Amino acid sequence: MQDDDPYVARASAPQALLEISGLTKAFGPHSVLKGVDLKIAPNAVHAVIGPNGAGKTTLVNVITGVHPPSGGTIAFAGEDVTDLAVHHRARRGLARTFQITNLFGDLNAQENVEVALAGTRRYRLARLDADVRARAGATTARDLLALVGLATAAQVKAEVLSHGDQRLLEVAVALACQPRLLLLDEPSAGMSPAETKAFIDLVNERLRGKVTIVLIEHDMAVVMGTADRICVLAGGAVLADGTPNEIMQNPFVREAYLGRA
Ligand SMILES: Nc1ncnc2c1ncn2[C@@H]1O[C@H](COP(=O)(O)OP(=O)(O)OP(=O)(O)O)[C@@H](O)[C@H]1O
Repeated sequence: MQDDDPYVARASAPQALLEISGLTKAFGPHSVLKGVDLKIAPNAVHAVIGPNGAGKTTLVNVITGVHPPSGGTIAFAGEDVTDLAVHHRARRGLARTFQITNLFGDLNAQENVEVALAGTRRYRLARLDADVRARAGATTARDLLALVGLATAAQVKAEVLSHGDQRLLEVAVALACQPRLLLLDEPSAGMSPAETKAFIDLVNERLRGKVTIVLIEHDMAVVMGTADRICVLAGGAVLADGTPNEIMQNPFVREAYLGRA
């Protein structure tokens, strides 16, 4: 381990919230993830970038349990979750949005969030944990819509919201699950410049410090405008992981990715 590794340098340094070790994933003979090691610190905004087909969405799918890994381990909050089902990981605080919008189109924005809250509350209340019960009751759909900037769209059907507002609604739905880690898969895809700016502000002004974020993103303005750290995935392996400055100056990254972006 290097002395400057922020995860080991100080005795008081926080443990990684998510720690991925030697993660591999093959679809038949097609090896997509080839031994990914990645640590996500609590409260970080950690971007994962890379060329098309690098394996970014597959990584999210394996982290959340949609696909079982072919090898390696995933530890979340110190617990090995490698073999847990999707809903068990979600209950531990892993939530995600999708590359393709995944809302109930004929329900309005508020109803979409209420459906997610109802599921979360039912589970939380069943656990009879006073702390969690209090938190579950504290957040309303309207609070979450206001948080993502959709207060005035509460009664609008999801299917008629603009694409950007649908992505923001997805974030509200994911937040209703009270995640500790939120994985956002290309949230700015299809957003207008104004919507993209609103998304950057949402991350920086209202989400940072409240929830740990893993951001899969192609738009470098969003990445550079929000990320504390950047992981570059290329050909299913981590090419580099560091601060935005380190990544921008890394000659291998520039050659393999940024130079052609
Ligand atoms: N369910 C699957 N079955 C077979 N191959 C798959 C499956 N899912 C992904 N792949 C393959 O894995 C590779 C990586 O895909 P993935 O979607 O993870 O890349 P990505 O980095 O997210 O790309 P993009 O930036 O274009 O979204 C691709 O070659 C893809 O065809």
